[in-house]
Amino acid sequence: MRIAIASDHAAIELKAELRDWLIEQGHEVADLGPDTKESVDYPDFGYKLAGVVADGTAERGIALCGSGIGISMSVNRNPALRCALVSEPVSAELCREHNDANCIAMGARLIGIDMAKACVTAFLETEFAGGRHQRRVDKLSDPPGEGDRIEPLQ
Ligand SMILES: O=C(CO)[C@H](O)[C@H](O)[C@H](O)COP(=O)(O)O
Repeated sequence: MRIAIASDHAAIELKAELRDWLIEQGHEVADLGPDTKESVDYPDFGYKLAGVVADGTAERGIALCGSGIGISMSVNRNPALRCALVSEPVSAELCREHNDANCIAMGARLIGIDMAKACVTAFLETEFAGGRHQRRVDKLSDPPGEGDRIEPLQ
């Protein structure tokens, strides 16, 4: 699979380990940086990652920062991206099965390498279930416009 991976300075070691492990498994991996521990801003790398998934250069994205929070927020600013912040493999499986996630985010300061690998495996190997979930995913691509009135749920 063509996979793009990006991080901020807080996650370059986890990024390198996951990148090398994915390449060993035969995946085509684009490492979008950064390459050093010099402090950087996660939105710059989140937007870059989202761009290559949105344009089809990569089929899936892996986004990493200290907590996974900031970079997942950045990735999800791109309307083509459905990025799930995960810390265990059940969520990584569900984000594919129910949400057709095309990106996962993880926090390098919160997750160990074995758990991160288990999350990536679940993310890459689980198919989207479709059916009722397709309707909901379609709604994510068609949010209410400015000025649209949202009726409160009863
Ligand atoms: O976005 C985050 C927190 O929500 C990430 O954990 C960042 O990696 C973190 O904010 C970076 O913090 P630092 O003190 O500049 O290393």
